[in-house]
Amino acid sequence: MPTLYEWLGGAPALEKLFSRFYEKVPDEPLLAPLFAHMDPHHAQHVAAWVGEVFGGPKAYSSARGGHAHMISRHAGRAITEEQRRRWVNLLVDTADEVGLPTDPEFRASFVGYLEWGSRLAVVFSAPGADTPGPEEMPTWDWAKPPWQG
Ligand code: HEM
Repeated sequence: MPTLYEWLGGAPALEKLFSRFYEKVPDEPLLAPLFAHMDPHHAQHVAAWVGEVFGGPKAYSSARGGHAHMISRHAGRAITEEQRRRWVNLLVDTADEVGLPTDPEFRASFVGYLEWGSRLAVVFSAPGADTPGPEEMPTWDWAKPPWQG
């Protein structure tokens, strides 16, 4: 069974997805203020995170410090539901634009992860929220196995 990482095209496909996504963010009034000072390599960092979660190489935990670091980058940002929804919608639009696989099984798993992760980002970014201590990197797998004729 291929991993989600392999199925979507590996690191090049994820880097293309997130580079394009963060190119568009400054034009989104709801999102632009949150990302006004983002690290110039932010797109690559998020691509490495998602790749590792989807079964790819441990690129995020070896280079960026893993789960605790990712949580700390959201802490205190008070992400609203409207911002979360815009982030997810824009990323799904960008997935179509850059040609990520459109098969039902892949998209169900992909969007399931975006919903889960983005809702956690809202929880952990709330003012005064308790942030968890160091934890294993999460992993994400097929909601339904890919159909292969
Ligand atoms: C599945 C959902 C999400 C994933 C996988 C994700 C992933 C990440 C990662 C890995 C980082 C840290 C990058 C680094 O190592 O420096 C990060 C930072 C950040 N994320 Fe998220 N994120 C998600 C949802 C969201 C949402 C919904 C928002 C807001 C609408 C958001 C806003 C931010 C911001 C503002 C930063 C800091 C950017 C900077 O200034 O460098 N994230 N995210």
